[in-house]
Amino acid sequence: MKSIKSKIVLFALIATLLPSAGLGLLTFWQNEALVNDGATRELHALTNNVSQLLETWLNENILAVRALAAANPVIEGLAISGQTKNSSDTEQAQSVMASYLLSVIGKLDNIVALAVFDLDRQMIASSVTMPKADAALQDWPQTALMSPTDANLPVSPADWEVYYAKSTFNIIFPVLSDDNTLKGYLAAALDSNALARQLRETRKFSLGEIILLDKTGHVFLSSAMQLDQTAALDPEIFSALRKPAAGSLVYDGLVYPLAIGLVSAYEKLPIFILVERDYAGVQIAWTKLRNRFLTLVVILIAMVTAFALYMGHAIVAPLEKLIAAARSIVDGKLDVHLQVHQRDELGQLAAMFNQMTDALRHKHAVIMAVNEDIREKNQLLQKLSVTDGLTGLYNRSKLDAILVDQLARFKRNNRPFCLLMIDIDYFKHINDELGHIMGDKILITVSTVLLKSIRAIDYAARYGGDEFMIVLTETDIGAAIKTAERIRMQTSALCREFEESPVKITLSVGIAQGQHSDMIPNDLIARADAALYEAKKAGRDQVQIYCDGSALSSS
Ligand SMILES: Nc1nc2c(ncn2[C@@H]2O[C@H](COP(=O)(O)OP(=O)(O)OP(=O)(O)O)[C@@H](O)[C@H]2O)c(=O)[nH]1
Repeated sequence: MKSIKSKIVLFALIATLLPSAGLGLLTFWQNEALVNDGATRELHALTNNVSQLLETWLNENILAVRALAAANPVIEGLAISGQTKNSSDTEQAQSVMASYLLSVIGKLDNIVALAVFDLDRQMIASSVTMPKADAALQDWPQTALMSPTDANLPVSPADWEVYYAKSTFNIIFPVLSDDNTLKGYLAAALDSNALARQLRETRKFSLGEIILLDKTGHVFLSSAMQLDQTAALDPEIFSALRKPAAGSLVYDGLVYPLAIGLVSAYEKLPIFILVERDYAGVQIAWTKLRNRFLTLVVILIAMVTAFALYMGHAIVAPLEKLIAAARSIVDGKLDVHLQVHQRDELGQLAAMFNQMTDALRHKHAVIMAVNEDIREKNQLLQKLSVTDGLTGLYNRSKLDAILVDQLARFKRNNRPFCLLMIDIDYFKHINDELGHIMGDKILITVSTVLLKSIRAIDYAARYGGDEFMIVLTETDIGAAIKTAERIRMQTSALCREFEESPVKITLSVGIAQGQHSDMIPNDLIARADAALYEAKKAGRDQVQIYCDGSALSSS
């Protein structure tokens, strides 16, 4: 059986858990989305910053290279190389250009190599002995060479330059004479490490790593030192991140095991800016919030459980007392009283229970008194039903029952018993002489003599009028005669007690012994009566016994 207390606790837990869990889930989902949105916004801002940084850096270098392309040593060197076929002049001019290039390259931190190309796209001067810029020159768009603009930067795609052991950008500018005639080209290989340093500086003030990828998804530059050019983004992830509406995605990152990142294409070059953050870090805020919420829920559940237990106890404890009190009443113990401490319904119930118990106790006392009265009256009735009203001896019907019982016992165990039939001599005369009241007194006195003369196992009864019967159990005829004689003698002595009205009281007694042939009490009574008759006939004041069909004198 589930107790009320456990039901209250269960209800309280459900009532707490359901809304908490529902609100918690809702909040988690919302917060997860908010946290992801916030991270995405930050990543967007970072890509914008990187994009601007990239553009600024490129513009600075483009300006520097453009200035070199307009420098006189370059223009004149190309003019001489183009006009004269004299090899010594050409060599001298190229040597001057090379010296010039060497002199300026020392002042330009971001430039690894400078080279001058003629109109046939043959390199004629270089700051290094084996420049690589010529390779890129072949693929360079003609429009870029002719009219470099902001929208069409004269920059080659970023590339890892084995020769310089660096990743480089190649910038190529047309060299024009004063009259705007194309004389050749000036190429510069930009050291992207300088850009990488700036990326790392930017990284210090942001939460995400900055990675520049080429169009195949390979790492070109990165703010993370541990990433080298062998690293590449998974093609599927790269493809997904490049989709226009992709926004941020969570994926197996290049820098972090699980990263949230987004890709932004740099419009003016075939490179992609990838920014990624540690997703675990992004989730810390969300995890903190979740843990705080769970702690709150646990505290709430503990408090609600404690309160529910208290409530349950407050309800169940009085009920248990009521049950115990009711059980006492069921067991018949009515002296119970409940202490009423509460003013609520349970307090009212306890007070009414006390009232009910008081009423029950009172009624029980009344019933017990009535029962006692009835019991006493029953006892009296029972006594009256078996006794004679005047003498207090057993009456005739009780005598019948006694004789039936004695006959049965005699037939069972063969132990003798005797019946004495006693009659007061000339009682009519006594009545007439002394009056009925005195006659009654004599009847009572004789009864007292009879009772005093017999044992506790014997019975004395008034048979009617002045006739009495005595049943002597476990007694043979001889002992019965002795008892009868003793009774007769004691009664004879009573005349002294009536000195005011002296009267001689004598008794005639007939005795019969129980026999196996006796079927009913009257069989035995008849024999005692016959013996009594003989005692009367023989002169009264004597004892006669019935023996073998005739009465005999006891003497
Ligand atoms: N005082 C009184 N007398 C009673 C009572 N019952 C019967 N009697 C009287 O007892 C008398 C019995 O008389 P009997 O037994 O017939 O005759 P007796 O005078 O005793 O003569 P014997 O028996 O032959 O000696 C009657 O007069 C009855 O009225 C009683 O309860 N009280």
